[in-house]
Amino acid sequence: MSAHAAIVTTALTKHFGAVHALEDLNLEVSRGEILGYLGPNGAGKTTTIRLLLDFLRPTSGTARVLGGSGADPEVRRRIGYLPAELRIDPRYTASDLLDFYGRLRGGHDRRWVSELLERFDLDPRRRVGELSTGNRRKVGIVAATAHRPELLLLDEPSSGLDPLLQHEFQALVRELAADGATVLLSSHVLPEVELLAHRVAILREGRLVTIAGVEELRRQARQRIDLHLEQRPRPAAFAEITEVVEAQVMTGNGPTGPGAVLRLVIDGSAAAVFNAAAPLGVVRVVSHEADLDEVFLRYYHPDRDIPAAESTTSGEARS
Ligand SMILES: Nc1ncnc2c1ncn2[C@@H]1O[C@H](COP(=O)(O)OP(=O)(O)OP(=O)(O)O)[C@@H](O)[C@H]1O
Repeated sequence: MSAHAAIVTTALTKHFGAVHALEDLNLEVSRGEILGYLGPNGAGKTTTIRLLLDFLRPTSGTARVLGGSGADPEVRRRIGYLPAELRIDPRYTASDLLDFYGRLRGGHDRRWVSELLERFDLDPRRRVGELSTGNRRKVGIVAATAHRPELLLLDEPSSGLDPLLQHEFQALVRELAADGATVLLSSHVLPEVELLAHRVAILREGRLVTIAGVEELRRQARQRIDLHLEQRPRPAAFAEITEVVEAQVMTGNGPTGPGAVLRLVIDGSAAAVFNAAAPLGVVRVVSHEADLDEVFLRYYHPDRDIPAAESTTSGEARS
């Protein structure tokens, strides 16, 4: 076990009667790391966070946070937690809430709190019960980060935020992590996870199905390429190549005159494709952005055929 880990779980398991919410989770998150925590509804993400905070007791296994237990008030005050649903007495104002947490945490840095309120355009005098969903979420974000926590546990943090504030939230997470905070980011907003996370863990039915760096996952993404060829290819010849998932010849001319555009989806190495294409005269290769969402979703639903994302090809490939 690394002395520098902010989260360490060992065979962490939680059953609710017959429901196996979390099964044998072994997870280690380093200090300063942002871990994207993904999975379909009911996969066990919230259960994990609640176990880390000792809001739930494990059926078996252990969870350690910041070198101690989430049950220890000294450890707890170094953690920031944003629950998926903020349950606050509607008569409270954001200011009341921040005062309350400030007292629990041994004081807040007032300048930092004012900066947060300004960045999230939040009026601290309004009662929580009068706020819109997005504004309540903002109160939750400010409350979770007002003490510059060493560990941030975020459960679907940006749901309900408008794009500008999502951007502000992302900048805040990056800043805190750059200052050494560890972040567990449970989210259904895949592009946000892609943007922020160093590594991504994916849960399915309570089990960890993969944990990998974002770059490593990107390499697992299928490649989508258009080959602009001097001679018209026979798609069947390409479809026979093991790594080719889809092969389609676009009718009409290539960009350089008569010829064709061969559109391919490749899973794995592109070497065999280039060998087969070489005799046809490759005049141009257009490669499309790797679609990481598709990789995530394949882990979510391994048995389901995930439809290819809309192609990013410009009109040039079409006739
Ligand atoms: N207090 C509870 N009592 C009984 N079952 C529970 C309880 N809390 C969670 N569960 C069950 O445990 C499983 C995991 O739930 P959890 O809330 O951790 O999933 P999640 O990954 O956070 O889902 P979502 O993305 O929908 O928020 C689900 O089947 C859920 O119904």
